[in-house]
Amino acid sequence: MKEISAIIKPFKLDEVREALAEVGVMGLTVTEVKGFGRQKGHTELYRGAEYVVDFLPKVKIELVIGDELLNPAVDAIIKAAFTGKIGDGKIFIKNVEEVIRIRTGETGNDAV
Ligand SMILES: Nc1ncnc2c1ncn2[C@@H]1O[C@H](COP(=O)(O)OP(=O)(O)OP(=O)(O)O)[C@@H](O)[C@H]1O
Repeated sequence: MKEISAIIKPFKLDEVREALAEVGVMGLTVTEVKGFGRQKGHTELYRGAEYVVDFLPKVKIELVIGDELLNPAVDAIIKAAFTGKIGDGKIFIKNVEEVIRIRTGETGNDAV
């Protein structure tokens, strides 16, 4: 199993969630975060305003999936979150050792 952690522009959240649901992702976690990338010190547009601040509002999406869903999920995120402007975000991928559904005790791929 893999964990995808994607930092995206907040206004892209609905589009990304829909794209992930379409490829079969059954659950995810969303957190409002702040961060910076290479554009630090440069301006970035957020809700029509130009920011020269160090930290910009972003949304972090975390999802754990079976290996077979990794490529479709990554492709869906890239397609839905892309604007072509700086600050579109980044995707991090990690291996996950175990998943347990608390209600049923199911583990592994059955639990994601
Ligand atoms: N190496 C990193 N580690 C952790 N978080 C990061 C890293 N790089 C970027 N982020 C997070 O992702 C957000 C978006 O990154 P961003 O798209 O600005 O990256 P970038 O490398 O500057 O790419 P671009 O040139 O497209 O702007 C940042 O605000 C930050 O929250």
